[in-house]
Amino acid sequence: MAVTEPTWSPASWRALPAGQQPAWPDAAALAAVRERLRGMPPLVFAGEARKLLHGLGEVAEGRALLLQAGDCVESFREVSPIPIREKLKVLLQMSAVLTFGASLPVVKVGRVAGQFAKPRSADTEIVDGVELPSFRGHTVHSDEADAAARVPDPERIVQGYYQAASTLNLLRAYTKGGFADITQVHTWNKEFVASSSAGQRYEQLADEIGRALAFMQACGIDLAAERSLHEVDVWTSHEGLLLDYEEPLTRKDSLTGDWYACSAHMLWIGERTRELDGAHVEFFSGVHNPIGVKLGPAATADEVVALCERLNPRRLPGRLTLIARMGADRVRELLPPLLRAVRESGIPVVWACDPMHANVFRTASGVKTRRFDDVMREIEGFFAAHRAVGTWPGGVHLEITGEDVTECLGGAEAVLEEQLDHRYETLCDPRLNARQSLDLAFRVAELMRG
Ligand SMILES: O=C[C@H](O)[C@H](O)COP(=O)(O)O
Ligand SMILES: C=C(OP(=O)(O)O)C(=O)O
Ligand SMILES: [Mn+2]
Repeated sequence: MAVTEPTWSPASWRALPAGQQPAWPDAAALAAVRERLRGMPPLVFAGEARKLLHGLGEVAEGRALLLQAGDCVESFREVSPIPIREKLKVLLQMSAVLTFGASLPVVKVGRVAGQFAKPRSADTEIVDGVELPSFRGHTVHSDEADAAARVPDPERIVQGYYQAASTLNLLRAYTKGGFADITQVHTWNKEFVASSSAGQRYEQLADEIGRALAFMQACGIDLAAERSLHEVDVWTSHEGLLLDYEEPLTRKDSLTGDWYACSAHMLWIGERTRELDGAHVEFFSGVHNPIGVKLGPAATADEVVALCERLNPRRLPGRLTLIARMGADRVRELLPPLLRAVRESGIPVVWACDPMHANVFRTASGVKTRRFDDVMREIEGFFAAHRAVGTWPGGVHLEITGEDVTECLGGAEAVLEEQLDHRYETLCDPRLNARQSLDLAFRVAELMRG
């Protein structure tokens, strides 16, 4: 696994500059929160992280796909089971479609149970004409448009831990308790196909999935009894941004003696905090989870190879996922040199496409949005780049919700600009709604088959 420097410890990042950390007003209160978290149970276990590592290793080697998706940022207000269930439902539906389209297993990872902290482009934002500290997520402060409510409060880190624990508990119950049954998931997909003009386009593909299930049954496979058809693994992930949350939840595995970040199965380093000599790269070089790094349009081949060497020196397939977010217009030009350089380094990685973060714009009235068509165009460009270089397009990383929100424009049942304010609920970036997410999954399945 990652060669842990002799000088590495869960706290060694403290000697280095850490970008995008909140200006906590009270260092003693923050230290007390760290101390409390150190005494709390881990949210995930090392053995689970190793199982995910194995799954991602299959993706790195071209034998599986990665579907990583969820909110831009989770909300402390979302405590009811319904939005979590709906999010999981759409993830399972997308995964069924992709599994069939690619004829490959899909490794399912939610941006969930800990995706609470945000890096921001600017320290302040204008809300209703008033300049306020930018919203950085509910583990930092409230989203209320009020200067006092935006003061970082470390007590919220503890609240984030409890909410992550309760979300994870629900996910474990749903994924192991029958909700993920493939026949059920296929029924939902048929409902999507039958109930909307967006879905009708995919009738043939959905019928083929139905026939494949009927074929399996005819061959004697009892769909209801076969465990792999009604129990699934959905792993958790978030951006490992708040190192004061990650450090105390980092624990030494009793079996191997290796350190694991036990706040989630997989964590990623954001585009804004991936400096080679920065605190985040230092911290993640020493934990043994599968990790990701976002790569924006400014990433150079040398930088990317250096990140691979630093974060995956033992060259373990599945350890490192590179999440490219280049923009629909530039992905075909910017990605191939990176793909070639990483291949030449000999370091195995999963390449995933985040078609969301470089395709954001504000409408004339100032609403932050993305076009479904740009999202699809970036995914097509990502596949084309891999085809041109001969590398494996490992998967997609998306911002989605199971709710019928109106945050991204377009999709087959188009959300129009004048409809954005009908249900614009995200606390940070615009998410694909359930229909747009399924529409995307069917299109990606068509791409894979093509
Ligand atoms: O989710 C990602 C970032 O936090 C977000 O895209 C930054 O948005 P901003 O440019 O509005 O700060
Ligand atoms: C902050 C995010 O992305 P990036 O680091 O790529 O901007 C995100 O995934 O929400
Ligand atoms: Mn985002």
